[in-house]
Amino acid sequence: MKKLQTLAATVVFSAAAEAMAAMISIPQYLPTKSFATTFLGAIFLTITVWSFYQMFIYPSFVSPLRHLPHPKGGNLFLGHGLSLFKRPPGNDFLKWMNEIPNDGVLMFNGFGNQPRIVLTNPRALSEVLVTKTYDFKKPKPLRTFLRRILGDGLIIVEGEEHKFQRKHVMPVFSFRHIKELYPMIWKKAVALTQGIEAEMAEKMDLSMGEKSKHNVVEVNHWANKVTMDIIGVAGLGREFNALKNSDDPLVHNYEEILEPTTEKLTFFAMQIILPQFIVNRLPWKINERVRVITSNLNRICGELVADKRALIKADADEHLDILSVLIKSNNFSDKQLVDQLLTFLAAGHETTSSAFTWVTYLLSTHPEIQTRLREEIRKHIPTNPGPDFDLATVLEAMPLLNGVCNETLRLYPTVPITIRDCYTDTTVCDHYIPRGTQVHLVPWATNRLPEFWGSNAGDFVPDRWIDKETGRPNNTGGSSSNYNILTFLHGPRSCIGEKFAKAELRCLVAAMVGAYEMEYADPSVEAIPHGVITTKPRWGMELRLKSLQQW
Ligand code: HEM
Repeated sequence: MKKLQTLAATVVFSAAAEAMAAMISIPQYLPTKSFATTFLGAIFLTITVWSFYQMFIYPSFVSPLRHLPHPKGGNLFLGHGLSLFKRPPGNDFLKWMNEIPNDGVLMFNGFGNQPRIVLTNPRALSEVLVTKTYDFKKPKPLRTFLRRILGDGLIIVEGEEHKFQRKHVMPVFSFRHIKELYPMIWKKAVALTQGIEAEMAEKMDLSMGEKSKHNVVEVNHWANKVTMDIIGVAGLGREFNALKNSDDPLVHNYEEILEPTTEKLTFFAMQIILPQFIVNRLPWKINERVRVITSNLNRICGELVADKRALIKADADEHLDILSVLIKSNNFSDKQLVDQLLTFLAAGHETTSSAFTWVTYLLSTHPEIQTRLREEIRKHIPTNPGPDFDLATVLEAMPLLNGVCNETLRLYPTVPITIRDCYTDTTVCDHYIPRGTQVHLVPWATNRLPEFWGSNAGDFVPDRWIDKETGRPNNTGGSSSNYNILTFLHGPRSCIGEKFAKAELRCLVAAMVGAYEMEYADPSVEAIPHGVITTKPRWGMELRLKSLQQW
């Protein structure tokens, strides 16, 4: 907004000066003697010249980024800006990274031909994500918009505030704490299989003879429910019962705001591209709906914080969930606690739900791997593991289970593209990068680059995550650098919930594959990743399931 005001003021002053100069020095050539008309003409001329300079002169002849390797072509006015919105997201970037020789930094023209950069190798990524992380921030329009939904939690804040929050939230995601959560997550994973079984039984009753489709289940919808239930207990110590179709208002509000309808996706994209004071004033029903939902979420989370404080005071709480740990640390005000809660509820369920959905897709389309995984699961985990069974240790050591989860996270990163704005003049891989440059990190492309992952980079090969000599899981997938996979990013702004998400994924996949044989229901429907910031399959994930005997 401030940038826009400064620009408008500059245009007005320049136009006034031009109009005055023209009226004094060349009055005979002006079509009018009126200052107002001359001034309006000067405004039009200034905007035209300025736009022409920005779109055609600056990118090609002035920008210090113009010498960087870049893709050819692009739209005359939009550059390669539309590449950001193509599906699957990140495919154009993959093509450029693959085909254009570079030493870590590529340039492309975004909307209005504005020069942007893409980071392509571990050195560039480590500079931006680790060494100079606080010089690069999430773009302001994105933060302003997300703040409405997430508050000033860990995802939104920058600089010192971020360092403070990260330090005090970190203990909640320690290895020890995650290990304690495994039995609860497993219980929810089993409840997921029971919920699906109940849906199939109900459809069988209703279909009365026409039984061919009773066992086709849309899995993404179930995945959202189970991950919401898990984050409910882990985040708040609260049973949402989403798997049992609860009427919890928090669940309903999140379901509504996160459901990616075309209207909502357009609205979200416009929030990021256009100035928000314009989008927020449009007579569009969705504006009001978003206002109502975000105010509901804030109110409900405020009540949850107050309830939890009362429970802790009365010593009637087990104090294991994220909110309890944060309250007890005494580092956060009530407003900050509400913001953290909004952040964890939103960041902590759709992401994992999408990853789990892609695992089911890849296993359905690779039946031989599904069968091998089932054998591994049945060999290592009893049908009903008792309280003494060390789920965390067993699940984390299962080679194929970990291979399948890691390989899915590589091929289908939930956040396929993320963006930073450069807040100071700096360098990346010794290239000068001026302040204001937009930097693209593209997990979708990095994770699939043949240079890092070999000629089968685009294939589903869980075995690359298994050490050939020891047969144990490895953490690199055979790739030479950690930075060759960007699903959770790296450094101080990496995903704080990575270990938690992986624990969830292991439990959900083990329970699901143990209970069902899965087949992709309609191969004529292409499974396309879809969404604005996080992605899930565009048409959901319909699978044909066959219930298996308990083992
Ligand atoms: C498969 C599951 C998940 C994936 C792929 C994922 C991915 C990511 C990515 C890429 C970022 C960085 C975004 C950016 O800065 O542009 C991020 C940040 C974050 N994630 Fe996750 N996430 C997952 C699950 C979770 C879970 C389960 C939680 C919490 C329970 C969580 C909480 C967060 C938070 C709080 C941040 C902000 C961290 C910071 O800036 O310090 N995520 N996640």
